[in-house]
Amino acid sequence: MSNKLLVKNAKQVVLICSNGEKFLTKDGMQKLGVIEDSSLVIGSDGLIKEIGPARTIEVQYAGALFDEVIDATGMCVIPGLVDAHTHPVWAGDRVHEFAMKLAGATYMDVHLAGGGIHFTVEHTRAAPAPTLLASLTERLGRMQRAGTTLVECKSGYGLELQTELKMLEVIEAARSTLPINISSTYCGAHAVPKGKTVAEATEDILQVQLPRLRELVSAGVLRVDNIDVFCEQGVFDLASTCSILKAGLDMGLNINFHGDELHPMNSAQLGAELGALAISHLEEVSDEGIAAMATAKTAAVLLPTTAYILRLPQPRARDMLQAGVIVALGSDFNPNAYCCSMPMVMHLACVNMKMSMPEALAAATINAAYALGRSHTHGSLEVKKHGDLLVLNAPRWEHLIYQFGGHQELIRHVVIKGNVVYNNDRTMICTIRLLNT
Ligand SMILES: N=CN[C@@H](CCC(=O)O)C(=O)O
Ligand SMILES: [Zn+2]
Repeated sequence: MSNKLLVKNAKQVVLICSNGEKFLTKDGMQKLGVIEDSSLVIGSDGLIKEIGPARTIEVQYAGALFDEVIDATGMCVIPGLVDAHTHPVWAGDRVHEFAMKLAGATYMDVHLAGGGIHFTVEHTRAAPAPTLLASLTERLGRMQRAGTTLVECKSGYGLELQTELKMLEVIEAARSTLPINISSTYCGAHAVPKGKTVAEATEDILQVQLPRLRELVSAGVLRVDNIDVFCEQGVFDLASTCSILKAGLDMGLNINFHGDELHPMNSAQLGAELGALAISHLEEVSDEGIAAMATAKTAAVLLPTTAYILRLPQPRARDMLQAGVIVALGSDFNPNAYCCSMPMVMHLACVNMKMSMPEALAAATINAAYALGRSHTHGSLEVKKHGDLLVLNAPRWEHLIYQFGGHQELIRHVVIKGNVVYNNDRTMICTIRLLNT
């Protein structure tokens, strides 16, 4: 039987790890597995079949059939990037609020004045599902061209049953039709809807939204992987966050929520206690929170675009890394932080959060996959894992982080389960142009 893909003669293949590690911490993030002058085979099932020295694979697979062959001479191969936190389903941009924030308004000034999430909720409630799917498709395409092959997608701009379900259905439609891996998150507790108290909003989630979600998931109509709450002063307090997360856990969802972003809330301690898989943001996390997350193996999904755009204190990445927390990265794509590029996120993590380039890549691959409960299948290049990878037109993989905003030129191919889903072969484009002139 024919194999799907041979990527041959790569200058570097970045494995990330090679012993089935589910995450990396501390020194493990500094020294990534990299092999030189190597090739990689993806079998007909879309899984990695072989990785090794180019010459050995050439001999071993002499005469074998491949649907496609990529000559990666002089180039690098890395795992597909994993974006562990996005809000990609919405209508109505907020470019006007960007101007307000540049003029000095804070995130909460805008939110409490009825803008921010509330503005997006109004537009998303009014938008038909096909319109939302069309914009989601365009956004996921952008992410994929920037190297993302697995992405977490949240609901959370409905804040009532009907629109939350509409968003989750749109995510489900994308998941079953588009060539990108999706982890789906119910985030009905993203804000307290206008006209409701926190207690009323919590009651609606517990008594109306989650029971219906449970029915649809049990009937196999919807797939939902994670439950999220925005645990913040003026949004959901610790007690309501706790009850919503527990209800989600009871339904079999992974806990993965927004915590300690603008104020210290003890979200990290709560997440650790509940066995959360991940907590995002953590700009205001305490020392105790960091220690609790390290012990509980709760991943910290750090979002460098948020602190950058809102001019917040940076998350304490170095303290978390030193304490042995599983640090992951996400783009936080949303109408407040319009960034689809994990290479730019890694660059910001290095410059602003003082992470090293190997730490940033581990955080955007194996550790981000761990935060989504997918690190047994994604996040590293190892035999039997999914054949999701990027071919970079650069002699060393670090160029993807170093060349800020240069990913459009550097990413030559994006491969998902052995299928080339994006091909940016400029030599080919030039040849075609020449032929047409
Ligand atoms: N902080 C809460 N949620 C988003 C922002 C969503 C929005 O402003 O629309 C975040 O992760 O940054
Ligand atoms: Zn978010």
